Amino acid sequence: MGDNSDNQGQDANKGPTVADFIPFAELSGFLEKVQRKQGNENKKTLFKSFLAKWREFYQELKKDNPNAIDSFYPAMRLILPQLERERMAYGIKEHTLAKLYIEILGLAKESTDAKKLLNYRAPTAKQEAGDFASVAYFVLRNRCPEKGSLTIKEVNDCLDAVAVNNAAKKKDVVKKNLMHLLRNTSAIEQKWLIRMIMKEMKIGLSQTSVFAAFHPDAEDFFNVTNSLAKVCTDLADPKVRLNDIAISLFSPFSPMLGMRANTNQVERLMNHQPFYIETKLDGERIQLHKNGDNYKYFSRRSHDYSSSFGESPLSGSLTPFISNCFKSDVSECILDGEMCAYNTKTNALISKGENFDVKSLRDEEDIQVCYCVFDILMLNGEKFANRPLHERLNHLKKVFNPVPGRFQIVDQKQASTKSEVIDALNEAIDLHEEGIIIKQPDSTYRPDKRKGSGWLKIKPEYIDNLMDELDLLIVGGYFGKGIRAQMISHFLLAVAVPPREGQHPTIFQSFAKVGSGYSLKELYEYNQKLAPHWKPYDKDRPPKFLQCTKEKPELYLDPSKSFIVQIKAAEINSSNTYKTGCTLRFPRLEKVRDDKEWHQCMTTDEVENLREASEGKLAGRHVEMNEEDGSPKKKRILSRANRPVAVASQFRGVDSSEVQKVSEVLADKEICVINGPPGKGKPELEKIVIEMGGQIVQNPGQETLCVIADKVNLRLRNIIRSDVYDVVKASWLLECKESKKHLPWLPAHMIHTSPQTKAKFAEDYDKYGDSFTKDVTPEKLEEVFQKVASEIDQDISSEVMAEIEMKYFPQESPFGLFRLCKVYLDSCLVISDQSTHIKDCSLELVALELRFYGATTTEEMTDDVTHVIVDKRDLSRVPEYRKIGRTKEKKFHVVTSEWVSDSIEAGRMKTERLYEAPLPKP
Ligand SMILES: Nc1ncnc2c1ncn2[C@@H]1O[C@H](COP(=O)(O)OP(=O)(O)OP(=O)(O)O)[C@@H](O)[C@H]1O
Ligand SMILES: [Mg+2]
Ligand SMILES: [Mg+2]
Repeated sequence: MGDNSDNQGQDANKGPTVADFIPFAELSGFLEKVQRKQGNENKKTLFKSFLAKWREFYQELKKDNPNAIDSFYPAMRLILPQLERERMAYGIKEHTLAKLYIEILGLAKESTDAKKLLNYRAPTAKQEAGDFASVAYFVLRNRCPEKGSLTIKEVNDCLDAVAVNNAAKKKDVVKKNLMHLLRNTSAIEQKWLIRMIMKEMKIGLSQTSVFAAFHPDAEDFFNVTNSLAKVCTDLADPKVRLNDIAISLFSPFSPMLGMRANTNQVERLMNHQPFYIETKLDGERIQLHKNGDNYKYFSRRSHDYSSSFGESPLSGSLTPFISNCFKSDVSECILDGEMCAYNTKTNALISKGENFDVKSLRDEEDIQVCYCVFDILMLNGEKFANRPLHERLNHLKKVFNPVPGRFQIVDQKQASTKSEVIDALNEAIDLHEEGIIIKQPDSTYRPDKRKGSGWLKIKPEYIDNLMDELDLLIVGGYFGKGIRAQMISHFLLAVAVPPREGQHPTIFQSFAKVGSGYSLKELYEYNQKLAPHWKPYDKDRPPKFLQCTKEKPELYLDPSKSFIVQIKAAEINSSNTYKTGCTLRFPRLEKVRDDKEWHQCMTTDEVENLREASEGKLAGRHVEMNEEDGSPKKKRILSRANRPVAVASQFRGVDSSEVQKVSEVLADKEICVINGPPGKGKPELEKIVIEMGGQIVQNPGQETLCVIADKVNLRLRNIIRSDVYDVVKASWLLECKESKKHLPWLPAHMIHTSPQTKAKFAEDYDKYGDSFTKDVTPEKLEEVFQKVASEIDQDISSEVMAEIEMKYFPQESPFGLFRLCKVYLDSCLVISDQSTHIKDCSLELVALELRFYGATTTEEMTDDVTHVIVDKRDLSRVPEYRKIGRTKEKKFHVVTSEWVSDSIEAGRMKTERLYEAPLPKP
């Protein structure tokens, strides 16, 4: 391999691989065929036969070399170069290659071929414009060796060298490596090499198809590991399925999880097929591994709790009570289920509530440990992870004889419609349960998988709350003011970018800032815990692990020194202030999750899920609530925004090739035109942009300067809501054209001002658009006054109050405790009829307290009521409230007045579920 000798040869201790022998020409030929073949299936077939040959070759190789290595990886990374993670960037653009070719081939700078290479973007009759690889092919055709001499391994080694030397900034060596590649390959090979380097293959065969042909679990596994190498080695045998690999006796696996969903999504996510509904039990996820008299229990995070629950029939809080329940023919098994607490007095499972730990429960008083099993992964050596759920459940029934209160099997209800789901969810609320789990009968067991796995978790949605608690990591801090001065009073919270399988996350994205939900005493504790670890945050040299956008902390700390907090919030909203692109509205810190480790915090994927599942809330807080099927208004907004747009030609962008550029006023500025004033429609405006040297896009992106519009339509409203782009009136563009200058935006030009531009304006104008430096005209003054007037019109809502409180008085004002609650008190014999008011009702006092601590009380059961408070001595109207609640998609809480007093005492809103009013005893 000539000048590349240091990359050559096999490692002494490794055997030969197939890639050592297969010429790169072979791979190129295959790619050429795939590109030419029409139809995805045909392309796939070609790939399969290439793969089959590779595997055959390996079998042959192994005969002579028992330690030959079987991996398709060297080829896979060249077929799917866009998924390359091991090799660093090449740092090579088309232009670099063009110059290199000109040099190697000794082309005159002015020759047609040299020009072709340098101006590869210009369209010609023969080939696709802008495709450097095919331009290069035509130039090289008659100038290269007929046949290349490199193997796949040699090409990979050489590319490695390019990447390494590029990173080391050794330009000369990079050039030498490239020369070596170019001199020893044919024109066709170079075409493919270029595409590999540019990481764009253009063969019309998707990664999904390649993965599917390679191994049924390849794509999933890649999504978990992000490693083509691992996919190729671990899944080398297409017959060995991933799920079974992960599960074996006495070694814990990450259990399968449910994806968050709402009732509207169920039918679609279950492919309109029947499904099972199970109760979401409120205990702790535990897997049991049994071999004869040896028992092991592992938590969701693979911690070993065998010593608590019992390693043998003679020890622990559970094993002694269940070991004799197994059927006689069962020697080995792995079960999956929820470890719960059971009250022997009431004969019911109890909710783990706020602070409860089954793991340390000893058989005492009326409470005992009860294992509720809902899955089986192995029985007497036979693994079931790849069997459908209904089959697993059949096996489960043959494993043990259930004992109520100790060792139970979770029941399934069969269902197929949304309304059955709603009924089940309402029932769960009545029983004070956390929610329900929906399972697809055909689903296989996917360890550690949430999305698209076939299990859904649905929790009731309450008007004032997001449907779930979020476990977020504290990554930054802010100094306090007032009585919280000297302390870190606010925290920056982050989520993890999902790490490779088996590894801890290393990158975190900022997601929200929290400043309330804790008492001064608790804050003091957090401060003590974190004090030794804070480091000042330097904006110019931010820590690598933490990705921020606008919001930056004053202090930060290493994730491993931090802890997870459980956050409850009202909404999740789009926002470019945080790296996740969204953030929480009204976040409250509920508790520190001592039971979770720093690396077990929520991930960006889960944020995405949550966003999807709670989409409805983005359309506005007080949406109509009729809702068997979601209000029609809301639906339309959402579906339009999400629909891939297939638009009539007049709405598409103008064809830029037909417009002559006349100036450079908007040189290289990217602009998105939505609509224009009458007489100057979208095409005309787009033409103007191009004439002035700008570029048009149909959807605003990162590089977009601004969005131009005249009328606010649905689409524009969505853009405005994202609060990322400046939306500028078309008049600005016309003024620019007129004056032949790139004019600055004035407040009067703006339909919507991005936070960035707002900040800029703030330096020059007051918030009504009056300039600090320029003289005002009569028209301008009128405009300014109109803005002032429209602001005064508005009442301050409790929501705005809450926002102000959260921002400025997070702790100093406990009087905002119930600020977002709209409360109806059960003080009338007939609901909402004040003429039937109960005299001297005990709830009068409660109402005063509620208002004192910020709540709004109402005399009528309106749709926006968040809480109904009842006296536990009079539960007679509870069934009626429940009935009202059942019809609503977003629920209200029906709680006893203890919720109010306990919350005030704790200085935070307590979890309502534990105070939910029971139905009256018949
Ligand atoms: N019938 C059931 N089938 C599957 N999982 C269930 C079932 N009932 C309860 N679960 C529990 O639900 C969990 C998944 O829900 P989720 O991701 O919301 O976790 P969680 O219970 O809120 O966890 P944590 O208590 O740690 O916050 C599972 O890990 C399991 O413990
Ligand atoms: Mg739980
Ligand atoms: Mg949880």
